[in-house]
Amino acid sequence: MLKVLHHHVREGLFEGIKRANADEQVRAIVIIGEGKTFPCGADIREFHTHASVKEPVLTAVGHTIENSGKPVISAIHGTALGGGLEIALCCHYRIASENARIGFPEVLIGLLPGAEGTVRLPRLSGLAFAMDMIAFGKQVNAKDAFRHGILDKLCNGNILEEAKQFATKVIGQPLDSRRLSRLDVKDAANVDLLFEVALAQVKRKSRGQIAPIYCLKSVRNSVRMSFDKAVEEEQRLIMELMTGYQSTALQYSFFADRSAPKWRLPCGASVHNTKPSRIETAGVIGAGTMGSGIAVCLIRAGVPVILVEKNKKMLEKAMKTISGILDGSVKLNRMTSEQKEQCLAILKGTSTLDKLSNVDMVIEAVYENLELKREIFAQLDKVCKPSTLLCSNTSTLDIDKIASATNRPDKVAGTHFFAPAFIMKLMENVYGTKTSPATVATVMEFGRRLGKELEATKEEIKNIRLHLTVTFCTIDL
Ligand SMILES: CC(C)(COP(=O)(O)OP(=O)(O)OC[C@H]1O[C@@H](n2cnc3c(N)ncnc32)[C@H](O)[C@@H]1OP(=O)(O)O)[C@@H](O)C(=O)NCCC(=O)NCCSC(=O)CC(=O)CCCCCCCCCCCCC(=O)O
Ligand SMILES: NC(=O)C1=CN([C@@H]2O[C@H](COP(=O)(O)OP(=O)(O)OC[C@H]3O[C@@H](n4cnc5c(N)ncnc54)[C@H](O)[C@@H]3O)[C@@H](O)[C@H]2O)C=CC1
Repeated sequence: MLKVLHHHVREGLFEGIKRANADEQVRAIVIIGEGKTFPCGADIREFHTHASVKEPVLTAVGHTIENSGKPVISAIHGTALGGGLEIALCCHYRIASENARIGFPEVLIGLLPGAEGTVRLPRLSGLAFAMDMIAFGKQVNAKDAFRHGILDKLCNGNILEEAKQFATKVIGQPLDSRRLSRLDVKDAANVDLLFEVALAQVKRKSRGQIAPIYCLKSVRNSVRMSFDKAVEEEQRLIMELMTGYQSTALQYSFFADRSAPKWRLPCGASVHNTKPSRIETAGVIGAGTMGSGIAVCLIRAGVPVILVEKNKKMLEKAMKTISGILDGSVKLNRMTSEQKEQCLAILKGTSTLDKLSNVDMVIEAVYENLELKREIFAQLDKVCKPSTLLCSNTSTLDIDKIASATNRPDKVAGTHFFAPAFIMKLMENVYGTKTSPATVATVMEFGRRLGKELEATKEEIKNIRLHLTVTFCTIDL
């Protein structure tokens, strides 16, 4: 089972260290995760609940560990991430299995390692490595961590036995030099240069995101300020991030990303018992903001698209826009010029729906008008082959009302992309009362193929969902 630092785990650790310190028989303390891994961080589900701030908080646990008069050794196997690694950094020694991994993935959920991680790691690994790990959320393997001084020993046998042996060797050794809060930061003289280089990288790779910049600032503070002051500032920065829309959206996305592949409908159909059909070709109707963006997503994934737009000028404009978006990708080295040409070669523009007779799926993105959409779906029902899935990008309209304009409501679903569709990762797939499990399976699989983070939503709760997902629209990735 995955181990996270719920309140009761923090409490257990805190009480355990206190008990061990009070017990005369105990001469050294080993912290090890039961089962497959060391903790992989704070419990993200606990954030914004009382449990996240209930004592002992993670920093209090860390202080008890670091201030222990007996050597505390963390024995890491599996992954030590986030708050798990912060606990390890409070220990006097760290040993790890050769195949263990460590990291600070907080930035990926819009946060920073806010239990003193940004202030402790640079004291051990040096600034450059710490900036890289913290601002990019990179995980490193045990060998790399050992090379950078984060680990004291690599183990290839039974980690607990090796930890006990290690402990016997360090009993009685002075602990002050092992307490990171008492040490200086390595390569501190280069702080400004390292900060500027890392900041330029962050701005390029994580455009528009606040957390990576805060991560760097907090690591820089570890040099510019005393330990205590830097920690205080770290707290201020994490609270700002924690209450901001970016971290809310990224945390939502973290769970959506994991739950979507496990989708299950109330009727019992699920990803495990429903086979998706393969979408080889698609039609997109409406070449406005969304239709153009959706077409880009599809052709980038190698799906040939017929783009239907009734207004010829709009169609011409959309073709230029699409080409420009792909040029942008070439400039950013995300695709080659040849790949761009391949994408454009599988995009055809037209003004009439009858060209869609043979496509496997249609995504409609015309104005948000129920009558217009119903009219289009009724026509599509006549024009398209019986197996074609008919999907709408509607933000607010009832899928059932759109589906009832056709004789195939089982093959109608909402495929709700977010603007700009070629950047935003979220895709909300909405199923109506009559949408078949096979249709849900196919649109979910299709979204996965486009590289989207998916959400399968029932029509009735779509509007509530929208309230939750609206934050995604404002992230500039
Ligand atoms: C660990 C992984 C690498 C494992 O990967 P894998 O094996 O592929 O499994 P998954 O499918 O990813 O996960 C399995 C299962 O576990 C769930 N899960 C994973 N990690 C977490 C987690 N950290 N918390 C909760 N749940 C988790 C996952 O969702 C799956 O379950 P399912 O969804 O039911 O299927 C991989 O999972 C991974 O990389 N995990 C992320 C690890 C991570 O991000 N760790 C960092 C967490 S943040 C952290 O540690 C914080 C800190 O550094 C310190 C913060 C200080 C605290 C500040 C106090 C907060 C105060 C809040 C006040 C708010 C103010 C107000 O508004 O009131
Ligand atoms: N703009 C946004 O941020 C988002 C919009 N949506 C939804 O996506 C849909 C499209 O929105 P936008 O792209 O913003 O609209 P838009 O106004 O930019 O584009 C709509 C296009 O549809 C074309 N069109 C209208 N009737 C047509 C027909 N019968 N046949 C072919 N083309 C036709 C119009 O000429 C226009 O080019 C709407 O349902 C909207 O609610 C969903 C998510 C975000």
